[in-house]
Formats: sequence, C-alpha cells, structure tokens
Amino acid sequence: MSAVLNLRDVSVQFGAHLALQGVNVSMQAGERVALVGANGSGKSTLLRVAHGLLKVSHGHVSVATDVTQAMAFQRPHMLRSSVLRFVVWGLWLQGTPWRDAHVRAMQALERVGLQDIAQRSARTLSGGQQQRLALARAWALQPNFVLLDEPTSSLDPHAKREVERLLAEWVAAAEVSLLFSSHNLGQVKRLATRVIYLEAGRVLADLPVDAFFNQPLGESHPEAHLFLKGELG
Ligand SMILES: Nc1ncnc2c1ncn2[C@@H]1O[C@H](COP(=O)(O)OP(=O)(O)OP(=O)(O)O)[C@@H](O)[C@H]1O
Repeated sequence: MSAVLNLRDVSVQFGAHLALQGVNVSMQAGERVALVGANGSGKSTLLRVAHGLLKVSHGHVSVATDVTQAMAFQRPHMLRSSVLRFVVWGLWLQGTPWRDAHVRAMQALERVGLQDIAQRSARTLSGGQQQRLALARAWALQPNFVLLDEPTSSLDPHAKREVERLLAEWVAAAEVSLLFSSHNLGQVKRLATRVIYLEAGRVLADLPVDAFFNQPLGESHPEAHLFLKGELG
C-alpha cells in the first residue's frame, strides 16, 4: 500500500491560536479515516490542509502524485447558478471540455437523485438537497481521494440516512480513500476503517475503528474515552 497523504509535525496558527499542533498523520490508499472531536478541535482545519486550501505554519504535507482529490464542504457555498451548472463548473475547472462536463454532471445528478431539478437555482435547494449536490459535484470529478467535512450535519434523520447510503455505495463501488469529519459516531462506525480523535489541535488517539469503539480507552486515551462516553451517553 502507498501513502496518499502524509502530514509530518504539522501546526496551523491563526493569530495567537494554534488550530493544529504537531500533527502526524499518514493515510494509505483505500483507508477510510474519520476525524472526531469536539467543536473547534481542528477537524476542518486538518481537512483544509489535506486539500491544499490552507498553508501550514510549521511542518510538511505531501499528497501522492497519482491522487485526484475532491472535497465537499460542511456548508457548501451555493453559487448563483443552476444545480447543473454547479456541478459542470467543478468539472470545467478541472479541465473537462464543456460538452463532456454536461454529460458527466447529469450522470452525477442522477446518482444522487437530483436530475429532475437540474435547472433549478442551487440556492433554492433544501439543506439535504444541497448536501447531495455537494456530493454530486465531488463525485463527478471521479476522485480517488475524497474529503468530506461533516457530510450529514444539520440534516433530518431521513436525509442523513439517504446521504450516508450514497456515501457507502460510493466507497464500496470505487477504490477511493476517504477522509471525513463527523459528530455522528454511528456513522463513523459504519463508514470508517480508522478513527483519529483530535483535541485542541492535537491527535490524541489514532486507532482502527474497532479498537476505538471496543477497547477500554480509559487508561490509554483518557480524553477520547470521556468524549466517547459523553457522545454516547
Ligand atoms: N480562518 C480562521 N481564523 C481564525 N481562527 C480559525 C480559523 N479557522 C479556524 N479557526 C479556529 O481554529 C480552531 C479549529 O477550528 P476547526 O474549524 O478546524 O474545528 P472543528 O473541529 O472542525 O470544529 P467543528 O466541529 O465546530 O466544525 C477553532 O478554535 C477555530 O475557531
């Protein structure tokens, strides 16, 4: 297996605040890694660093050269455009010719069940539809490394299940590596192969998913243990 992502001793500073501190993470191709931790623990920052959107203040980041990345954001920024255009635009930026981009965008919209509203303004979509649109946009790029920032946050239970089902289908059908943040520990159990627990910008636990949930973490990782108890209790 080869590393798709390697963060070595990475720190990110915003003013006086350290959002990430001495983070070491190496991800192999095909891994599905969940980032968990309280609000403000650094999950989104780590995702943005991995996607090259944020420069690190210290340390080193490398991404394998054969990797095609796509990221879907927690609150996707909807352009003043149609649903279809929103997806086409991502492909066009990637260098896909306009006509091919249209075909692939429609396929991606069908995949997430938005084909019937392809001409609607993206801004008029519900939260769940916007999350599905963000997935379609990422999907259309045919990435082999997908980064998702809380893919089902603020969705109702039905929409949550629906988006999660799409995600599970996607990662099962394609050889993709997945790095995602989530506050939904059930979802983490269902989708992840490995869990990284962050607190105040530091990695406090980095374990296979079974070990994270089943091992008594109390002695080895007291903070992660308390977090789990709080979230599950
Ligand atoms: N652009 C920025 N400028 C200043 N501070 C920032 C910026 N982005 C993030 N931070 C701070 O860095 C810390 C980590 O933020 P981050 O968004 O990575 O946390 P998170 O774990 O994703 O939180 P949440 O669960 O609420 O999404 C927070 O204290 C946040 O306020």
